Amino acid sequence: MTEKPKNITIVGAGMWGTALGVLASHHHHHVRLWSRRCPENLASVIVDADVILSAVSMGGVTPIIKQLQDLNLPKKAIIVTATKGLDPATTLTPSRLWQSAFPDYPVVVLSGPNLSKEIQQNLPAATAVASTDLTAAETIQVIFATEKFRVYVNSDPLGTELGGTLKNVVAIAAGVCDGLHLGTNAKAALLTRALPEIIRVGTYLGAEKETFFGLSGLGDLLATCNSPLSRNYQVGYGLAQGKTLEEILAHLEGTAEGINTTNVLVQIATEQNLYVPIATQVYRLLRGEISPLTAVKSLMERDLKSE
Ligand SMILES: NC(=O)C1=CN([C@@H]2O[C@H](COP(=O)(O)OP(=O)(O)OC[C@H]3O[C@@H](n4cnc5c(N)ncnc54)[C@H](OP(=O)(O)O)[C@@H]3O)[C@@H](O)[C@H]2O)C=CC1
Ligand SMILES: O=C(CO)COP(=O)(O)O
Repeated sequence: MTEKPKNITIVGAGMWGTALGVLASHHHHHVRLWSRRCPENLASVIVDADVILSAVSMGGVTPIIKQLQDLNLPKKAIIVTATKGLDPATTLTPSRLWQSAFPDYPVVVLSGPNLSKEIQQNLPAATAVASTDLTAAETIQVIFATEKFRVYVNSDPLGTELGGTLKNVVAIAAGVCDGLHLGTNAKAALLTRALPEIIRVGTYLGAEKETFFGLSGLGDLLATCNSPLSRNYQVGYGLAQGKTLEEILAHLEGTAEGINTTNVLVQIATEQNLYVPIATQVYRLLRGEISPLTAVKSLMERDLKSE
C-alpha cells in the first residue's frame, strides 16, 4: 500500500490505458486518463503528476513525446511506458525513445501477460515493472499491485519490453497455426522454437537472456499465442481463414502491434544478419507474398539442425 495517494496521468485511453487506470484507482490514487480526443489539453492533465504512464500504441509514442517535450514535466515525475512496439523510424523500443527525450527522469517499463479484457473482468494476473532505477520501479509496483494483479520488479527494462513486443510477431504465427488446425504438437513446436528466436534478437539488442524466461517473455508468449482475445492472434487466425489483412483490420478492436513490429524486426534482422525464420514467414505472409500453407511448408522444409 502507498502512504499517500499519487497523481497518475495515463496518456492513451485505449483498451490498455483504460484497464491500467482502473487498476491504479484501487488504492485511491488520483487517476487522469487522457487521449488526443479529450477536451482537456495535455498540459493541464500533467500538472502535479507523480506518474505519467504512456499506453498509446506505437504510432502515438513519438507524437506524444514531442508534445510533452514542449511542456514542463513535473520534476518528481516517473515516466512509465506500457506500449509493446518498435519505432519504424529508429527501430528503437518506446522506453529508449522516452529515456532519450527525458534523460533526467526515471523510465519504467510495464509489461507482462496482460490481456486487457481479462484484467477488466478482475481475473487474476501478474506483470513486470522494470527499470534501471529500482526505486522508481518499486514505486510503480506498489501503485499498480492489487489482490488480483501481482506486480514483480526487475532491472532489465529493455528485455522486459522486447519480450512483450517480439511475442506479437509469434502471436500472428500462432493464430495461423490454430486457424489452419495444425494441432497441439505443431503449436508447441512453434512456441518453443520462437523463444530462441526472440532471445537471439533480444540479447543482440542488449537485453538479458534470463528476462525472456519470465512473465514479460515466456509468460506473455504463452498468454498471447493461446488466446483468441489477442488482436495479433486474431490477425493470424483470419489470414489462415483466407481473409485479407484489410478485411481483418476493418473489424479488429484496437491495435495489432505485431504487424508493424514484424516489419521493423525483419529490417533489423536483415541489417544485422540475424536468423529469424518465424518472423520472416510472418513478414512474407503479411505482405501477401505467400499463403499460410506455404509459410508452414517453408518452416518445415528448412535444413535440419541441432536444437
Ligand atoms: N490491450 C491489451 O490487452 C494490451 C495492450 N498493450 C499494448 O498497449 C498499447 C496500446 O494498446 P491498446 O490500448 O490495446 O490499443 P488501442 O488501439 O485500444 O488504443 C491505442 C491508444 O493510442 C492512442 N494513439 C494512437 N496513435 C496516436 C497518435 N498518433 N497520437 C496520440 N495518441 C495515439 C489512441 O488514441 P485514439 O483513441 O485517439 O485513437 C488510443 O488512446 C499497444 O502497444 C499494445 O501492444 C499491452 C498490454 C495489454
Ligand atoms: O499484449 C497483450 C497481452 O499481454 C495483448 O495482446 P494483443 O495486443 O495481441 O491483443
